[in-house]
Amino acid sequence: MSDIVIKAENLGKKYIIGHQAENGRYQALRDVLMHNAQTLWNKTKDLAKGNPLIHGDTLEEVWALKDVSFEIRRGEAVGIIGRNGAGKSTLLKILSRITDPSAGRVTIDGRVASLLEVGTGFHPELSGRENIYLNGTILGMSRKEINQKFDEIVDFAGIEKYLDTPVKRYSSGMYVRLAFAVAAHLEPEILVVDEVLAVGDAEFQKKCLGKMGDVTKEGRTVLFVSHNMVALSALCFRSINLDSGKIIYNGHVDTGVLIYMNGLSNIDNPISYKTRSATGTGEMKIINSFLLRNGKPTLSNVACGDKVDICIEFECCTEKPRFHFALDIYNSKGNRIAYCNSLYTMGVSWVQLPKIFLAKCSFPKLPFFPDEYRVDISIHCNDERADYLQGALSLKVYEGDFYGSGKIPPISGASPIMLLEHKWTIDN
Ligand SMILES: Nc1ncnc2c1ncn2[C@@H]1O[C@H](COP(=O)(O)OP(=O)(O)OP(=O)(O)O)[C@@H](O)[C@H]1O
Repeated sequence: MSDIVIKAENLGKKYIIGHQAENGRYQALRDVLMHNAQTLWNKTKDLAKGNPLIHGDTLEEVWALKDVSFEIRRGEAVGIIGRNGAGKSTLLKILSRITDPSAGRVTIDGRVASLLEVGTGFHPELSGRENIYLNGTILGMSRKEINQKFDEIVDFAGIEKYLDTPVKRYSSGMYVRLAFAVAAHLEPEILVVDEVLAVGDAEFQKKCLGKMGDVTKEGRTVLFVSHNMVALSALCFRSINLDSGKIIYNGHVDTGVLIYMNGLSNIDNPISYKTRSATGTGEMKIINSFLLRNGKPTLSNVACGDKVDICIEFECCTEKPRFHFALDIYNSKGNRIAYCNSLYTMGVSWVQLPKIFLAKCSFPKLPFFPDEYRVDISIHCNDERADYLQGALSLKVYEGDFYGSGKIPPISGASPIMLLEHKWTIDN
């Protein structure tokens, strides 16, 4: 499977819930079947006694995941983002083989260690020491290999004094510390972590993030579910955003976080990036672009003086790229009014890249007069144009208080194009 370690194809997970779920909590299939057997027995009794049958107990299908497909490469740290009930835990449970998918399939190349809920993988009656060996053995490690890691695990978890105490006597904090230490140190090829960091204190959370970072540097893969966007963007390069069981975004983590924070269903753009092919050598490809107005996504509306970021997601399809970007901005009369080329701004080309990355061209105070503008994006790689997208974005610029003076320059017949930062003084 080359460097692809996880491949999910049209994954689906269906749960069946009874309509009369007690206390509003989920019912597993087993609960539903038991409940139904009971209901059937009661109904048979009613029938024997000549009582009328009461209908109304119905079963409902809930698709926790639907048509989920993605690939994850070796050494990638991927964040799974989504609101409560989006399907994140269900996805991790399938990847950790705790539950089977109802549809589709997943191919995994490597040993998975997962930390999904406090307690997963630990035997309550066994001591901390015994659980370390048990988990190591489950991960396919020899006793010698576990011995080599043992002190590091105990040290990381900070549980020396309680090593021989059954883990059922541990506080939840101790439990999580040990569980994380075991999962991260026993050299799994794929580490799956679900929100566990919420339980530890700030210092331990920092330690965990550092350790997960090390795990990816060693070429191993990390999948991380969290509602903590700061932690997610610090650790992960890519995010997969889920909403109602479906993937709504799969790309650079910064974009994924924006989509999540702004409750968007996606960052809309009329261009279908998925189906377009590169206009150039294709060594790099533009895969998405969007606008931020004062830090929030916008389709095209901005005002003079706003902080505007033009964000472009690229995919790198070559080894050792040397690259730079350029934006061309045209007004509604077709005049090319700005050319923003990173080679001139930075003085050098960029050279190092992950597979997917986000480039941002920031205008701290947009100096354009009200009009409609077209933005063309190009990327040059190893001295040749790799991709070019005409009309990637449009900017609809409205009047704004560019100078912060409370007065807005009027638009007249012969409007200027640009607003210049300048000063007026009087010498007496
Ligand atoms: N055992 C179950 N039986 C029935 N429905 C379930 C079960 N587990 C999950 N679901 C349903 O599947 C959907 C996805 O749940 P899941 O726990 O995967 O979401 P999540 O994104 O992890 O949420 P959270 O952030 O709250 O942990 C929810 O609508 C939930 O109602």
